[in-house]
Amino acid sequence: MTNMYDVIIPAAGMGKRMQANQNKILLTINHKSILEHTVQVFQNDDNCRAIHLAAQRDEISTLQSMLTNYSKIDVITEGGSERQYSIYNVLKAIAPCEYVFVHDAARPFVTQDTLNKLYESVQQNHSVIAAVKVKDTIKRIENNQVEETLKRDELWQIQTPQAFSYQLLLDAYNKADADYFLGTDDASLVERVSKVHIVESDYDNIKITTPEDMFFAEAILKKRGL
Ligand SMILES: Nc1ccn([C@@H]2O[C@H](COP(=O)(O)OP(=O)(O)OP(=O)(O)O)[C@@H](O)[C@H]2O)c(=O)n1
Ligand SMILES: C[C@](O)(CO)[C@H](O)COP(=O)(O)O
Repeated sequence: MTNMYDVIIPAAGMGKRMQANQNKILLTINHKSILEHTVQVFQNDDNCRAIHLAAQRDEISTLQSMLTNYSKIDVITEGGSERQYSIYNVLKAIAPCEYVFVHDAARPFVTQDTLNKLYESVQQNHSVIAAVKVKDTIKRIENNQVEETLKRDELWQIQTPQAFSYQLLLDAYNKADADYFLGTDDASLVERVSKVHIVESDYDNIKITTPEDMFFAEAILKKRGL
C-alpha cells in the first residue's frame, strides 16, 4: 500500500431540488457535465490513486461511457436511497487503501490547494474535513420564533472533501450501520468514534443544489477564465 488516497464520489442522487427532470450531476456547464468537472480535479491530483463512484443502477452504463477518458476511474457501484448508503456501498466494494477522501459529485469547484491541505492533514490527524467560516448570523428557531443567536465565531459551514484513514472511516460506517445512525455528512459518523479536524477551504466550493446555483457555477468558471 502506498500512502496515496482513493476518492469516493457519491453521484447516485436524484437532484430533486434542481428540478431538472434528470440527475443534476449530468447537467452541463461549459460543455462538460458537472460530474466530469468533479472527476477531472481528482484525475489531475498526483496524490489521488483511484476514483470510485456510486451511481444509480440505471445510470451506471451512462457514467461508464461518459468517463472512459479518465484513467483513474475504478469501481462504479450501485448507490442507495441516502447519500450515506451510497458511500457505504462503495466503501464495502473497494480494496483497502491508506486514505479515503469522500467528495460530492455535485461540488465541481474544489481546488488543488484544498486537496493539498487535506492530504497533508489526514496523514497526521486521520480525519479532516473542508470548511469555511459562516458569514451570516445564525439563529436557532422553534415555532417561527428565535430561541437563541448562536456564536458566529464558533460556526463553520462544512463542505466536502472529507478525508479519513480508510480503516477509521470503515469502522465509523459499520458502527453507524449497526446503530441505525443516519448523518448528513461522513464526519458526523466519524465524530462518534474519533476527533475530526478541519482545514479552511474557499467559498467557490459550492454544492450545486438548486437552479440558481447553475448561474453561480457559470460565474465561477468565468472568474477562473474557463
Ligand atoms: N442517495 C444518494 C443521494 C445523494 N447522493 C450524492 O450525494 C451528493 C450530495 O447530495 P445532494 O446535493 O443532496 O444531491 P441529491 O440528493 O441528488 O439532491 P436532492 O436532495 O435535491 O435530490 C450528490 O453528489 C449526490 O449525487 C448519492 O450518491 N446517493
Ligand atoms: C456532505 C455535505 O455536502 C456537507 O455539506 C452535505 O451535508 C450534503 O447534504 P445533502 O443533504 O446531501 O445536500
